[in-house]
Amino acid sequence: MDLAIDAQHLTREFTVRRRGAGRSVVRAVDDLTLRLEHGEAVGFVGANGAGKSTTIKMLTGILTPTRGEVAVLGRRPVPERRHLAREIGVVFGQRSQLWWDLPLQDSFEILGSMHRLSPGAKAARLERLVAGLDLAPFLDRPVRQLSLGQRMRGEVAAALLHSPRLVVLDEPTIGLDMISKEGLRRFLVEDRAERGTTLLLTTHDMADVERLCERIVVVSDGRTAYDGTLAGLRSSLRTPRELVLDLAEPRDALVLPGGVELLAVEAGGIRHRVRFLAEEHSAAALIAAISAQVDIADLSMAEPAIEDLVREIFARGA
Ligand SMILES: Nc1ncnc2c1ncn2[C@@H]1O[C@H](COP(=O)(O)OP(=O)(O)OP(=O)(O)O)[C@@H](O)[C@H]1O
Repeated sequence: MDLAIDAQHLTREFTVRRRGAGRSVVRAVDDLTLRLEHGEAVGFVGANGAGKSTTIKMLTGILTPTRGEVAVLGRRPVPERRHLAREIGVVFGQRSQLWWDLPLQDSFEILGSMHRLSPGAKAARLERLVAGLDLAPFLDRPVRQLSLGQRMRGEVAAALLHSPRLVVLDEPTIGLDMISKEGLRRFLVEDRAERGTTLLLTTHDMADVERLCERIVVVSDGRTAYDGTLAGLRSSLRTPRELVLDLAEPRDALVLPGGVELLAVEAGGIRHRVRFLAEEHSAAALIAAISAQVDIADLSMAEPAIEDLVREIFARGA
């Protein structure tokens, strides 16, 4: 079958020298199989050190696998890296492909020439990217003067300038405020809908996965721990949500619906922390039940972090 990404039994080991302890081998990716059809959008998530970046480096031809087979858009990433670069767009959140001392616009000109885009094609694509990512206010500014959110939008534009068929984004929203995140997500959804690109995205933010991806692959210790829909992951895990309530007046105890667990009463009865399962209670009904008893001054809710979901997968031995 013709796949956008076809990685089978990928393994990558690093030899590390430990002072006084000789050499040891770290297996960053361990027999990982990852297959994406053309046009699919997949969130590739996992805890720190799970092996996501190493996998992406193997897919994009930066690292050679120790073992396993990999084809990306039908090409072998390392020997055919130059060819592949014309068809894929990559953003590594921590690294830049822009020229720091030049105005943002100049980076696009250089990249356009590197990709041998015709002046007409470059102008049309840039117009779309500038409008979609709202780049106009800072196109003339040197990249080093841009805020993180502005730079990241510039990075995404740089990666998408040559209209790649496959887009690989490593932590594209890290450190961005909510408005920048939403703007970036909206554009990525639109661009994908227009061009039918394949998307592989690593992130620590579940909202990125929810907005951008139909499928989620969870990696843990270099191996696939889950591969399916995000809804399927959440419902199969029954992860608890935590609600923190600050009351207008102190109370020793609240009457909680069955199955809702009291975690703590703090600040002399003002702050109450409770835990519940999303499958058993809706947050709205729970808040309504509590506000029928007391005045709530403030509240916040914590969703399970990706790290918690990953831990849960292993706790149940999946
Ligand atoms: N060049 C290297 N030399 C030695 N060990 C490495 C090297 N690169 C990665 N590792 C190790 O491989 C493991 C996987 O790292 P990787 O960067 O792929 O994880 P990650 O899932 O991308 O993590 P993060 O979310 O923190 O970016 C880690 O234990 C890391 O320390």
